[in-house]
Amino acid sequence: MSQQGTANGGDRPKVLIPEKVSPDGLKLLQASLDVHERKGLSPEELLDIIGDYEALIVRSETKVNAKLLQAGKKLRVVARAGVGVDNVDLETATKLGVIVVNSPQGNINAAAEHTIALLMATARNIGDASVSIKSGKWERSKLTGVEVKGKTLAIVGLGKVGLTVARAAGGLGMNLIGYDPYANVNLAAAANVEIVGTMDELFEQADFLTIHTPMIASTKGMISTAELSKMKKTARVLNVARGGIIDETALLEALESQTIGGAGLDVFTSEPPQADDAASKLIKHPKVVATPHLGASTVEAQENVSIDVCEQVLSILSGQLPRSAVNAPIIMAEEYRTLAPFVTLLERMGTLYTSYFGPSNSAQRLRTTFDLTYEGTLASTKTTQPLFAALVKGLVAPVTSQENTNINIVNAELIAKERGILINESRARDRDIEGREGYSASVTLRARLDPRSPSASRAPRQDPFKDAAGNRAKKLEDQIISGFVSNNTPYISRLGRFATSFVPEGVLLILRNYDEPGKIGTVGGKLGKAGVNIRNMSVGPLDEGLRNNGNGGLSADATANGKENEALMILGVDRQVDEEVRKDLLGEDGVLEAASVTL
Ligand SMILES: NC(=O)c1ccc[n+]([C@@H]2O[C@H](COP(=O)([O-])OP(=O)(O)OC[C@H]3O[C@@H](n4cnc5c(N)ncnc54)[C@H](O)[C@@H]3O)[C@@H](O)[C@H]2O)c1
Ligand SMILES: O=C(O)[C@H](O)COP(=O)(O)O
Repeated sequence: MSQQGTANGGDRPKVLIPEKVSPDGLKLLQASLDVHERKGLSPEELLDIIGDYEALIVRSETKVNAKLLQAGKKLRVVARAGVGVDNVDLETATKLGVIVVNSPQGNINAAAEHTIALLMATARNIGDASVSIKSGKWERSKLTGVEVKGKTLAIVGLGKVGLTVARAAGGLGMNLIGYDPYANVNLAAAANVEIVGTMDELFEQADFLTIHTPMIASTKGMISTAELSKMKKTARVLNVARGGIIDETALLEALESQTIGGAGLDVFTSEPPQADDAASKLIKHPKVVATPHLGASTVEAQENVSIDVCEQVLSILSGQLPRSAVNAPIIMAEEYRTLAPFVTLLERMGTLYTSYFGPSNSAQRLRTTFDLTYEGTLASTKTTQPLFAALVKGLVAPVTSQENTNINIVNAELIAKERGILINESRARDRDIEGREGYSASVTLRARLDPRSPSASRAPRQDPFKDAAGNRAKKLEDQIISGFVSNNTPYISRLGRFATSFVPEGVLLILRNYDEPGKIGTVGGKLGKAGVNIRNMSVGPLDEGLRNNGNGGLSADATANGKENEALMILGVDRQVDEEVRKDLLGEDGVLEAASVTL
């Protein structure tokens, strides 16, 4: 079914699965991706091959650390076929723009049922009894247990697993108390869990105590000697969450000193435990029932999580958004579909800005402040992260040397910050553009003086940066681009001081010239002579709004030369225009600027 090494599909994206993941999900991938199942790789071997893969699917065994993520030059997604992502370095993944997804629901029931299994096993000495009878003994009185009915189960962490355990334990007739500072009190009440005010109340009342929190800084070692010493001598503790939430050395001591009565453990600080560590001693302890991290290991749970994460891998690799990204905002598929053409528009606007208005020196350019205004129906969109990310991606693309810069909703904010780009998003709800010019939403990008720069307190000044043509500074206040989408196609409706309407794609030659007869013919002739084919053309007169300005919106050149009008000429051409041709065009009387941009 899966490849063991080389791809059979040419350029198809590759997915690496170094752990046992159910084939139900993997089948979904095989139609469009190269699926490589490579179990038993050492960390070094994994590091060696990860560079070939676009996606990595893991369970809890693979340590997806910074080194591995950095070596995964093509990686776009790390999928955790399960809930806990404590084996993934989320900070580094975010920085690198690698989306991390998990399956937050798929194995909840399995984990809760396993907790109940350990609850019953510790109550009735099932582990010991099984070992005893297998060794030929018939020990009965020594293995007498306790019933759970009428006993108090204390639950730390009233999330998905915790509350599922509560409902099942309620069915066994247990009294339920719980502690979770962020609990949904209505859900807890519906599961008959009485929320107590302090953890101490839990420790004092518990006959059984079960942990269902994530492993985070605040929960690491949260149950240690002091907490265990507050418990009844007969109390049993269960951990099906993560090793280390209960301090293993403290637990071992508490069992040995008979401070508590027993433990049921599915998870350990180090998995598998090392020979001499506390976990190994706990596993061997007669009062402990232990399983090797089996909470999610049911056929059903493995099918669920596999299908869940494989669907998300497919979404991400095809440019869609996942439903359970751990390090990205959740965006509904429907909402994303509506935004998709604007995502293209914003990316092109960003690239157009940098290529057309930006200075040749990228280091200078990257401290720019922008106002980004969503207008018309776009102003009511709550989710603008994809648009923001697309703009950052577009702005950075022409000046980045890293081919693999992966900018998306995961890391756009971080990258913008790193590059000194400040984008203030706003909504112009009052600007009703419905029915105007056949579109209902538009967006405007406007550069403005960086409030962080010392000169920001002074009056608007001439932007010091040269334009793309390298021959004339464009005023900062003129650096405006507006766009809209019509029939799913992005259009630019304003570029600088000019109103226009062109599709921002391919190679564009943008000329600014005095608006006089004969210009189009001259430019066409020169390009034809240079073997450049013109595919489409649009002209852009001065924006109407500027007409009422003192100088009628004209540039300093036009005013100085007594001209009455100027315009943009935007030519879609079939190839890059040589510098020589561009200079030739600039030499033409009345052509003030000639810039070539590739979108
Ligand atoms: N053993 C397994 O195979 C297995 C399977 C599934 C889940 N898990 C683990 O189970 C745990 C719970 O998973 P979940 O899906 O229920 O997560 P969840 O996010 O739905 O619930 C976790 C709950 O813990 C609470 N919490 C956080 N810090 C707390 C604190 N200091 N004190 C008390 N409560 C706190 C949160 O408010 C939340 O309600 C995770 O660690 C997960 O990795 C293990
Ligand atoms: O966090 C989880 O989903 C569970 O701990 C399951 O881990 P596993 O996939 O390694 O069994």
